[in-house]
Amino acid sequence: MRTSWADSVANSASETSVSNNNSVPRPIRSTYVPPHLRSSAVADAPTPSGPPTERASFGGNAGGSRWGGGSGSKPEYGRQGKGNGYAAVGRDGGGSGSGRNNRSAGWDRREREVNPFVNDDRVDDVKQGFSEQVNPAINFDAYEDIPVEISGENVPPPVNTFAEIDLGEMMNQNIRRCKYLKPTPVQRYAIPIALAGRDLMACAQTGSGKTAAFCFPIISGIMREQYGQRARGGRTVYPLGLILSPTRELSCQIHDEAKKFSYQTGVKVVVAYGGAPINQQLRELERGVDILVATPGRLVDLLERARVSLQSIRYLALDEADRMLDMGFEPQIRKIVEQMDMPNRGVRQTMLFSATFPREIQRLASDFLSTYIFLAVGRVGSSTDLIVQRVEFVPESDKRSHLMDLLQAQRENGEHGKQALTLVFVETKKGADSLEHWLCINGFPSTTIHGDRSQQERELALRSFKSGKTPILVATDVAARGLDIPHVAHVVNFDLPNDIDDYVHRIGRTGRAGKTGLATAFFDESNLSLARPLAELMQESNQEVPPWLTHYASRAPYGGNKNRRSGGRFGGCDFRREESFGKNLDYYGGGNNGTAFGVPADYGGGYAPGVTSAWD
Ligand SMILES: Nc1ncnc2c1ncn2[C@@H]1O[C@H](COP(=O)(O)OP(=O)(O)OP(=O)(O)O)[C@@H](O)[C@H]1O
Repeated sequence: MRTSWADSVANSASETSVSNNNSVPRPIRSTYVPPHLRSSAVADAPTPSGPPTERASFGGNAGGSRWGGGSGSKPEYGRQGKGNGYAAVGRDGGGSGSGRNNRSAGWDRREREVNPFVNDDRVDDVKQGFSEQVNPAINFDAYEDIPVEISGENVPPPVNTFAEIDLGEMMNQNIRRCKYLKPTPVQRYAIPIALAGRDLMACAQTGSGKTAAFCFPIISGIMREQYGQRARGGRTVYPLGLILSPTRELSCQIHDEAKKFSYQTGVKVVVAYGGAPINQQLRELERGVDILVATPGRLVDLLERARVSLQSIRYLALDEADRMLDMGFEPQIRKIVEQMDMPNRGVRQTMLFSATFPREIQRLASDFLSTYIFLAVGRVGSSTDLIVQRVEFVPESDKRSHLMDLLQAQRENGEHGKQALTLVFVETKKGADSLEHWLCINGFPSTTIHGDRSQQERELALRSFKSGKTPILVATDVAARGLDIPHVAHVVNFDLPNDIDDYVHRIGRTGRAGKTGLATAFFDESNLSLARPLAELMQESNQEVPPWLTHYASRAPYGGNKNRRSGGRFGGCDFRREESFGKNLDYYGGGNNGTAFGVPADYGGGYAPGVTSAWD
């Protein structure tokens, strides 16, 4: 049985002191408490107890060495340097401790580290009078029956609790601070896979906790592994982990989350994104970086200025990976991953995450992966059942008055006549400004976010929306992916997107972390090509499909990205399986080659190859 890291430390501490009796005297690491941890952090820690653990079953390097300094030692995160007597976990190989990228800075950093939980948006939410408690526990019942499909070789088994995952006491404390009681289904499967050092392509529904699923293993890996000499030179920095995301706001959000998960671990997370002053970001990078969260454009800029080198990268994660490999971003991603100094696939560990993963994109993505595991929690490209979806036929000329009716009704039904947070998606930046203006003059406080606004304006708009000051946010697709805004009750697709996957991401801004949400779409003649995929998606998510939509769907040519969904059914989804069968499925086709299997999310037992897919 696996137990937590805290347990193993307690036991290994006594083992260490015993073994030291017979050997060259060494400092008893487990008794050392760094000065800044002598008060609260350590005092808060639960008393370690229980038997020593064997963590090697899915942990990359076996045994305690990953924690820096041999089996049974207390993790010496980020410590190194001359004369301190501790094993060097730092990547600078025992240098003086003053340089950048220097894990010794980790200890100092922790003294200065701002507590990310103090400025948590969710605390502000409570101040703003939103009724729910801080980060309410996820509704796990909503995920109990979710189908899970995994393909690949030697898949590590899933876990049921965070304690089984053994992320280290510091991270465990942070998980508790986040109020995560147990892992979500994607976390249960993905974290053990990633901790085993495996490459991963993971698909799980919007709002199901993918961020933690890739952040935890990266942070934990950096804490555990003994990276040798990390390159250094001039003003260039050499991060160990790189997380790429398609938008500035999403990068900031991932950065905020990662800072919480890595709080007091000595692992330093820095964000770099366009539209913000680069000098400030350079200064932050110079203070040291272990994990860099970035948008591709700004990262290319930093690489070209030789201010960042990727040659030490051990972990690469692409969030919204299908978007990142779509036409818009693919050249930049290829440049970053293939044409700069990043270690090759197989040398680095690569993880790709999204809620949608079209087959064509999977094929492209496989260029970046080495003998990877494919994981699908829920059906690939499907929306969560937690979102009630409504489609209404609204001609262009009636859209504004129809929206106003909806908002008015919502306000009347809201608590104390309060407007629930509503995200309205439109097609164009101009359209966004014009609708926002119209809403404001009609008594609906609104703001807008789109690519023509300055970064400062975008950030202000988001804050104003989150706080409820302007409870309506009119947005283009820039807000469609990844943004985790608590309390968004309603998503309105004022203009529907052309691609059904974009629709899935847009409506996924509500109904997150087990909570329910509402999504309304205005459909008109110009959306005919979306009729079929939309009707299928709704049906598949147990939504009521209006007869007129079924009618349009039966007449319409297949659209909404025909490369993705023309096969006409949801099903198994690893493109390798389809190809090994020689099937020409343009959709998320089924198939089972004996290495893939599907299981319900609460499945906790052993794995057997050849178990039939949950979809077949
Ligand atoms: N184990 C957990 N317990 C409780 N809440 C969790 C847990 N894991 C994540 N969450 C919360 O769930 C919410 C959604 O998580 P996250 O933003 O990572 O979703 P996602 O799957 O990346 O969504 P998207 O596909 O839209 O990017 C966040 O508020 C996060 O804090």
